[in-house]
Amino acid sequence: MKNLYFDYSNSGVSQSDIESMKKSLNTVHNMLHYKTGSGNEFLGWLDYPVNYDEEEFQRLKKSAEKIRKDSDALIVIGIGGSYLGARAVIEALSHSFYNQLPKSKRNSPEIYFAGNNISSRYMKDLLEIVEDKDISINVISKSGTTTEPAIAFRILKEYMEKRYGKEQAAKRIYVTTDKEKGALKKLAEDEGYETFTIPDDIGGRFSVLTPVGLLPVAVCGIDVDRLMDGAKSGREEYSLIDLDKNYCYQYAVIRNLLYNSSKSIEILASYEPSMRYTAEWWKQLYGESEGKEGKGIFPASVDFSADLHSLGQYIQDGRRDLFETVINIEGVAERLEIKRQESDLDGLNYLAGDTLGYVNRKAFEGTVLAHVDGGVPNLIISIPEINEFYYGKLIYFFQKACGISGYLLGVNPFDQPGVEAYKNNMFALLGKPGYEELRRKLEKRLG
Ligand SMILES: O=P(O)(O)OC[C@H]1O[C@](O)(CO)[C@@H](O)[C@@H]1O
Repeated sequence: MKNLYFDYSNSGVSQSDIESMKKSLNTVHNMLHYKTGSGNEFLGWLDYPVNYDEEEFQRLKKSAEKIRKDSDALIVIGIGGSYLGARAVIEALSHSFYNQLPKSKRNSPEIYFAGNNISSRYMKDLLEIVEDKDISINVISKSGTTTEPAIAFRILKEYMEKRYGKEQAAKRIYVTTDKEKGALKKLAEDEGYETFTIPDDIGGRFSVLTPVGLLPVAVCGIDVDRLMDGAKSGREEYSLIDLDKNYCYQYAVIRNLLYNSSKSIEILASYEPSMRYTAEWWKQLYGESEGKEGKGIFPASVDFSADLHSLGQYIQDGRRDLFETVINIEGVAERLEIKRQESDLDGLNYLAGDTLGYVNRKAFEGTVLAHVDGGVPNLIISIPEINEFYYGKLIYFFQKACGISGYLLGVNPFDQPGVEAYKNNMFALLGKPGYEELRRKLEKRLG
C-alpha cells in the first residue's frame, strides 16, 4: 500500500548507532505520551486530529463557504505559526499561480498574507491590489498581542470600515485567537466578529491543523477533512514505539545522531517549488523548538534544482557540517513530454520522449549521490503524491518528530524564550510605556 516512507540508507548512520538510541527513545516517547516532560502543557496537538471540536470545525467550514461566496480576496493576517502553516498548505495543494488564475478556473478567492512584516511598501501594494475586490479578513494571533499582525489589523480594520461601514465590515472579519486572553479576543467580542479558537495547549508552530491553518485553507477549496484524515493516520502510525517500524521516530533519532557527529545544519530540500513554504513552516517548527540553551540543529532550506545553481556549490564543497533531508514527491500528476526537434540545435534530442517528471527525478537521484560523495549525509522523506491526505500526514510526521527530537536533544521543544529579546529592544526603542530604562541604555549604545 502507498504510504509516506523514510529512507536513511544514505545517511552514513550505522545500525548499531541506531540501536544505541533505543533506550533514550523509549524514555522520550513516554515523556511525550504520558506528558511528563518539560513543556507538557503544550501537547494538545498530539491528539487533536481525533479530538478537535467538531461543532467549531463545521462552523469553520460554513464561514469558509461564506467567504468563498462573498469575497474576491481573503487577507490572512498573522506571523510565525499564525501564518506559515496556512501558506505552506495552500502553496503545496493549490495551483502554482493560484492568485493569477481567472476566477472561472479558481472558484475561490485570491489569498493574500499580511502582518508577517512591517514593510510600508508591502502594505501599500496590498491595499492597491485589493482596491477593486470584495475582501474578507482572517486575523490570527494566539497571544492576541503580537505587534506585526496587530499593526496590520489596525490598518486593515480601518480600511474595511471606511469601505463597507462598521456593521458590514464586521461581517467580513474573522478572528482566530485564544479562547479568553489577549487584546484581539476582547476586540472581537466588542465588535461582534466571528471567532475561532486556538486551543490553550497548542503552541503557534504546532497549530496548522487547528482553525489557525484550516480556515484560510478551506477558503481555498482544499479538503480539510482529508487533511485531518492524513493527520489521524500519522497519529496512529507514529505512536508505535518500535523504531524499526516508526519512520517518524527514525527521522528524529537519525537527525540527533548526525547532530552528535558535528552535523549541525539540516537543509530541507525539495524539487517542487510548491513546497517552498512547507520548508518555511518546517524552519520555524524546528528552529523555535530546538534552538536554545546554546544547542540545536540550524534548519535551512533549498529549492532544487534552482538552488543547485547557487547554494549547490557550498553544499557539495563547503564546510562539512551539513546534512540534507529531501522531501521527495514520488508521483507527479502532470505528464509533460519533451519532444524531438529536427534541428536539435539545443542538443536535447537525447531526452525526446522523456517527461519533465523523469528529468526532475534523475536530477534528484544524481544530486543525492553527488552530495553523499561530497560528505553530506542524505535523508529522504518520500510521499506517494501531493494530496490532502499525504500532506496532513506529513505535517503530523514533522510535528511528532520535532517533539521527540527536542526531548532527545535535552531541551523543552515547546517554548521560545529567545524571541523576547528583539521584542523588548524594539518596544524600548519605540517608547512603549514601561521600557524607559532599557530605552536609555539602548539609545546610548546606538549613539
Ligand atoms: O500567534 P501569535 O501569538 O501572534 O504569535 C506569532 C508567533 O510569534 C511567536 O510567539 C514568536 O514571537 C511565535 O512563537 C508565534 O508563532
